Amino acid sequence: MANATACMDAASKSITNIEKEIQVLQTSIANTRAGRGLEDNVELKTLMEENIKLKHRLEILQAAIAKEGADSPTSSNISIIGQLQQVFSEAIRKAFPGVPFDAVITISTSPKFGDYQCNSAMQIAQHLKQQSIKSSPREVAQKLVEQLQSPIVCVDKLEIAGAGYEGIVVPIIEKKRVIVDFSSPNVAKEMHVGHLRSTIIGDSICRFLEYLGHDVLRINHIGDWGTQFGMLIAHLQEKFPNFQTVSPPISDLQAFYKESKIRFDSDEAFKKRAYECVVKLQSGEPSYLKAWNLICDVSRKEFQIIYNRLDVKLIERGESFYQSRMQKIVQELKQAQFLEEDDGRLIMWGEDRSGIPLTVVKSDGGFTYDTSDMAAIKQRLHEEKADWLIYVTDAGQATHFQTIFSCAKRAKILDDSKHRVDHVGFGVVLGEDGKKFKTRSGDTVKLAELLDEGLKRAMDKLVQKERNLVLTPEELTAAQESVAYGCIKYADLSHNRNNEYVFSFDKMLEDKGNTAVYLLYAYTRIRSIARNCGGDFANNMQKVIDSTDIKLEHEKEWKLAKVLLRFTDVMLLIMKNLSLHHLCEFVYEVCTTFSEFYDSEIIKVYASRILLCEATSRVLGKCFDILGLKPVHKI
Ligand SMILES: NC(=[NH2+])NCCC[C@H](N)C(=O)O
Repeated sequence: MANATACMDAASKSITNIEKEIQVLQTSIANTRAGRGLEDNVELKTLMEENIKLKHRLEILQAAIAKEGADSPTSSNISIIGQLQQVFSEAIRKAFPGVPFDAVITISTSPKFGDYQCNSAMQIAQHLKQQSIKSSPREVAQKLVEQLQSPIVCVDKLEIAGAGYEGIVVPIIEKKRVIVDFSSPNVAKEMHVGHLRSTIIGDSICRFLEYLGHDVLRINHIGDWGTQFGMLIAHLQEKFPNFQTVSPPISDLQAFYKESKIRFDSDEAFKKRAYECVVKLQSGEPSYLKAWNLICDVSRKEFQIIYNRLDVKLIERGESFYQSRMQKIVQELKQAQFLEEDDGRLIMWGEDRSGIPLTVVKSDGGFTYDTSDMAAIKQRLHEEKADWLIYVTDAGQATHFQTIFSCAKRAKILDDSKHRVDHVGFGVVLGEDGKKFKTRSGDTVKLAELLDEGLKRAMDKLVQKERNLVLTPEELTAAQESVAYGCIKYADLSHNRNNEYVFSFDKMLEDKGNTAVYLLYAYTRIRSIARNCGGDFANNMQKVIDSTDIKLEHEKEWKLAKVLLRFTDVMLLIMKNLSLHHLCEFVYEVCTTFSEFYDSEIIKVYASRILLCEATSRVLGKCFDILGLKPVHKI
């Protein structure tokens, strides 16, 4: 790459050629458009209508891409976009000293425009026009290209194409203290597939941020402090009066919850006692705290089994942690006159008084989910001194968090110029019938059972592929877990998280297409290439790396190298939108491009090529880490 040159002569020749070609094409398009020779063709008509719609969608997409590119960071030396931005921005400064903005570089929308494009010519031309200097975008582009005469690292060829886009450039990120609030199930209620999504997405976001070197605090904001504890404790006292000395058999906590709810709804005296229990618990009476702890422990153990199986690490800091802080923040908000009375409740509006206000204090004086999130946001920004807060929950809670953010701004807890806050929402999980994910009998699916089924299906798949005949029992179990948990995580992460997604073991266990199974196989194959070459390749790769230059000769080698080099830009994109499906798309592209390279008729194998395999496997290895996939040695 380093000794590549900018072939300007070739560029202008090919521009002339392309222009000629365009003319020929335009004439034939004009003929076709006018319907000459194709009169009364119904199919053509439909296609033309379709085309108009597609064009419109393309415009929308291009605008979105231009926006993405516009925000791309500039100063990374591994980012191709970053490097090109620097070089092109330099050219802008030289060719147009008065122009106050940097270059905008994006990945090309079409291979015929090369690999990357600079979209600034139009914007510069417009700027010049405002200064009463007449210059067409093409002339601007020509001047820029003149500035770029000497060889540029990573540029093989420069060409001027049609109209470009506009945008502004934002500088690169620095190390941040980030708090990620994810998983966050509720005590005594079941941990459902929504919590599974939050767990998978949240864990992967943490892994991603940790990989980038951020200081990440993983918080499990468990629902452990609601009014439901009143009835749970009242029921516990009633059913197991000696719970303080003999531990009560409440392992089926959901059943226990249901029982207590029935009592609560049908028995006024019980209801009254339940309310008294909440008050006693919240004032910290020891025997009530003990009962509460017993109940929380049952859930805690259940949750932990799931986290261990999925290899997810979290710090438990539930709603109860904020009890004293809730009292404090309510006082502060009252004093600053942010709270308004409404039907006995105390409410708080966000900055523009639109939407729904928070209920900070209920009419009975109790606190709510809103109160705990106001206390939590303050604790996280002011005590933990976080720069960036991320909340991972279902999209249904988007309004809740927008209001929390807005109220926090109003109360000067959150400062947009210092802090970044994101609600990372996700769509609901559907069953294969397109309805809400349920068991055949219509119950909610228990997570432990879902993971068990994953294990069973993964084993069926491995046996179907006769891997049980090749692998040792230990290797087979390792492969089974890798496939089962990998496919559940990957199926979730590879979909745009904003959309609902259909949970289908059959689909996620397919070994073709963008699935964990395909990727795990591909990765194991790539890893074995160097090993099978023996010698230093198998035993001292570092030595090979230190003594070999990667030479890219074959077209497929170039293609693979260019895909690999996009890694940084993919990471920077995820930094902005926290959408991991971009990484999944990238990983899939790496694997398919690798297959093209590996299966093409490159017969000669030498060090440089093995290094390209090594680079591929290292990039993939990093991506798998981030996605929480655990590749195995043998599969
Ligand atoms: N800070 C927060 N509100 N975090 C999310 C909590 C999620 C909540 N426990 C639920 O199950 O929906």
